[in-house]
Amino acid sequence: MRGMDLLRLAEVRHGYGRRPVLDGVSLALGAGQVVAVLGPNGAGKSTLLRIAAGRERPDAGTVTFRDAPADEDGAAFRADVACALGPGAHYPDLTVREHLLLVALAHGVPDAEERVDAALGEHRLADHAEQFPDALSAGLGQLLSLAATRVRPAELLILDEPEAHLDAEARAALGARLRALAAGGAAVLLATHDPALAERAGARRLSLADGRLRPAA
Ligand SMILES: Nc1ncnc2c1ncn2[C@@H]1O[C@H](COP(=O)(O)OP(=O)(O)OP(=O)(O)O)[C@@H](O)[C@H]1O
Repeated sequence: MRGMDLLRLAEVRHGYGRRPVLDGVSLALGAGQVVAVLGPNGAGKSTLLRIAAGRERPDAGTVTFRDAPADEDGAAFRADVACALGPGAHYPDLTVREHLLLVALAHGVPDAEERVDAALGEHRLADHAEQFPDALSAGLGQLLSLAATRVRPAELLILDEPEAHLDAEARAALGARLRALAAGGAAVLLATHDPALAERAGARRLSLADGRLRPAA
């Protein structure tokens, strides 16, 4: 239902140099929905997600969140939209737990300690809570980025290849978490190379190829 859409992309076009990457992409995502964008390497999935997250402005077309232009610098947008778009930046002298607390406190979460403990447990990070992020394996680092989206309120999550570096068990848990988040009313937009993750998350699957989004086969 159009009135319920949180995120809307309309006729988005974008390219680098003279090469078009997105060539008229439209997408509507409402509360409680998961959309998974699949497609080959270089298809433009990350570009699409950066634009949806207000990190990059499209050459043409519009991107709105709650009918206002998507802009990562906007306080309201940042308060409602949580992104994990690749390796996060870390403070070398803050532990995993301290990073998550920082995110929760910055977003004004009242029960920050409890929320961080829950996220550590959910993401199998409890045994790594006192480690420094630079010492984490690639998979654990990815789990930290995902946990950071869970210690704060978010009506919309935008996740780029959230399955990267995760083992089978962690991928299965991720799929179930995304499904549960949507059941709780959040909207999720992810790019993935893992159709099984999309399925577990209960996602509507779209394929990006030749700059266009189509229902995935
Ligand atoms: N900042 C940039 N400058 C120049 N070209 C870019 C830039 N970002 C992306 N591209 C190009 O845009 C195209 C789409 O890249 P993008 O990273 O969006 O693809 P993708 O579908 O996410 O790929 P992958 O599955 O490999 O992660 C590629 O040809 C890439 O080289």
